[in-house]
Amino acid sequence: MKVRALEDVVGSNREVDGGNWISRRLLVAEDHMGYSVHDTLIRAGTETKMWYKHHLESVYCIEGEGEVVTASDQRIWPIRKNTLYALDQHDEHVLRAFTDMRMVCVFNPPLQGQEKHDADGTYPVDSKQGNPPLM
Ligand SMILES: CC(=O)NCC[C@H](N)C(=O)O
Repeated sequence: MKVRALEDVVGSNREVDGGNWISRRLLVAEDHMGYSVHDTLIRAGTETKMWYKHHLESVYCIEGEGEVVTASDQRIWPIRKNTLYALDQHDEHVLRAFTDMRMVCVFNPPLQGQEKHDADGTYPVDSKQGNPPLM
């Protein structure tokens, strides 16, 4: 069994600052769980474009308030404490944070641990694991 505390990750190479967010990666690919788990802080007033073409992500908001706009239909999804959103279609989206937000993020396949977004808001595919199927 593994036990990880947030303090184990803060200040290590598993704490990644993406500018609008800071992601503390509690479980990553080398933990061999089949997914990664992150405790992610989103900075108030930011707007972040993301498009996880190679990953499925679920995001559970445990603090704060904001909204997600899905690019395909321009639908606005209010997100606040105790709300989860699942990007089950690899949905291109924008996250607007009205306050500081704290999210628990799960990625399949797992991140290696140091990834930052490219210009599309995408993380690279992990060549060792391949892509999850498009549903
Ligand atoms: C909510 C969200 O997707 N934020 C961007 C960072 C990402 N979730 C991560 O933890 O790497």
